[in-house]
Amino acid sequence: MSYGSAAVGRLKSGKTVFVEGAVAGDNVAVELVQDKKTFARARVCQIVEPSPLREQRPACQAACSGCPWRILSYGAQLEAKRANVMDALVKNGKFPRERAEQLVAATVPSKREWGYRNKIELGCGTDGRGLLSLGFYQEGTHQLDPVECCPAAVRPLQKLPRALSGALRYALGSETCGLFRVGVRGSVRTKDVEVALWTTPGAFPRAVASKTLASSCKPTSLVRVMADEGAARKVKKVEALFGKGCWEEQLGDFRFLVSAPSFFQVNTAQAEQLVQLVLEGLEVEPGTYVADLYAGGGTFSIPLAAAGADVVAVEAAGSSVRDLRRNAQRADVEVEVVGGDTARELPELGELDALVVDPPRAGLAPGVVDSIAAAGPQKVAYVSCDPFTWARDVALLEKSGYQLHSAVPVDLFPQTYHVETVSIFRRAIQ
Ligand SMILES: C[S@@+](CC[C@H](N)C(=O)[O-])C[C@H]1O[C@@H](n2cnc3c(N)ncnc32)[C@H](O)[C@@H]1O
Repeated sequence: MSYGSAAVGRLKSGKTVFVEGAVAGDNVAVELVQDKKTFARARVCQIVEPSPLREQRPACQAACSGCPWRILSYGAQLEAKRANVMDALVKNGKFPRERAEQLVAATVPSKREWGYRNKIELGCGTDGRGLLSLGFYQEGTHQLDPVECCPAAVRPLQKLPRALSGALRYALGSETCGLFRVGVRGSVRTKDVEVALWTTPGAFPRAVASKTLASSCKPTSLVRVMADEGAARKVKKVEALFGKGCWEEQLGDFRFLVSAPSFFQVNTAQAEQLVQLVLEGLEVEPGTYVADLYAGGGTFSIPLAAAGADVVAVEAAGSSVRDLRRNAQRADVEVEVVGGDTARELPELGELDALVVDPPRAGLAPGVVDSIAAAGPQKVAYVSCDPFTWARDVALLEKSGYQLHSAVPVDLFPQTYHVETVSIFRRAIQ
């Protein structure tokens, strides 16, 4: 399996071909959709001999491209994720394959193969009849696949897309009123369900939308997030329309309050595995000075502080900074929270004993590895959601005096190719 939706095969000529709709071990007849000098892309016309790893999955909407690996057995998904992490280490990190084999552990399986997502994000458009429709965007495109039900989501969210479409059509008529996205978060632990209506700033029928959605979808919180569609992450204002105005989740011993625009790990049970691996890897003791960079709402900062570490957390997004401060207060732990950019703030933190980094897909910004080496932590935990940028950073860290000690892929996203990796580095030069 590639690090993507396609399976990797060979044409009779020997050329590598990325095949949509196939799984590892299939023998398929394909139609080429792109033929380049060194590789081709194709889709399946006929399955000549199905792979023993193929699986019939519960039918969800055939058009949705959100779970491309659902036709592959779960055991094979876990192995393919480990293989992708190792490949990244070999290709981008320039590790000898033997060393990569030794360092990369088996993938930690998800407690749930379906019904695990605590969040879904639905794009908003109009259907052929000009009626408002909610759906998932096909990866990397503006093509919206209509969706009514999502078995990957936690139970309280599974049938919400259909109810939301109906309620929003009723509330907004044939207009979208600037609505471009609907975010929904649900927790089986706290029973909270939050609906976030992402709109452009300006007029919006708040009263009718809140009344309709509150009675048909019964959320514990309904908010409107105002942002420009092209720059959705630049939030202008969040308005509570109904209920609590935030969403809460229980993660380990702590309860996290999460505002609609803030990041939170999408698979709660697996996020607990990430925290466990980071705590075990860093072996903090009371008084250990730890920085948590790209800290979000405090997923790692709070358990580290509860374990006795002196924690400084750096986070760029304003809403997460506010959540983190409140979460630390509610957990009754002290965390020094710095709102700002990691690359700029890290050199100001002084000498560190240990460090956690959990950057977005792009990995560490240029200069961050040099700043890590200057701060000199003995141990570094790197939590990554992209094996290829991670492997690039591993190579940089190894050049800067850190040695990769272990790498554990953790499955937060069953039925997809996405994989999280928790890696632990030790300082090689004292
Ligand atoms: C993958 S999330 C991890 C959050 C947190 N560690 C967790 O597990 O919930 C990455 C976080 O980094 C933040 N971020 C993105 N760019 C940043 C930067 N340059 N400096 C600091 N934080 C940043 C994002 O707002 C987001 O909260």
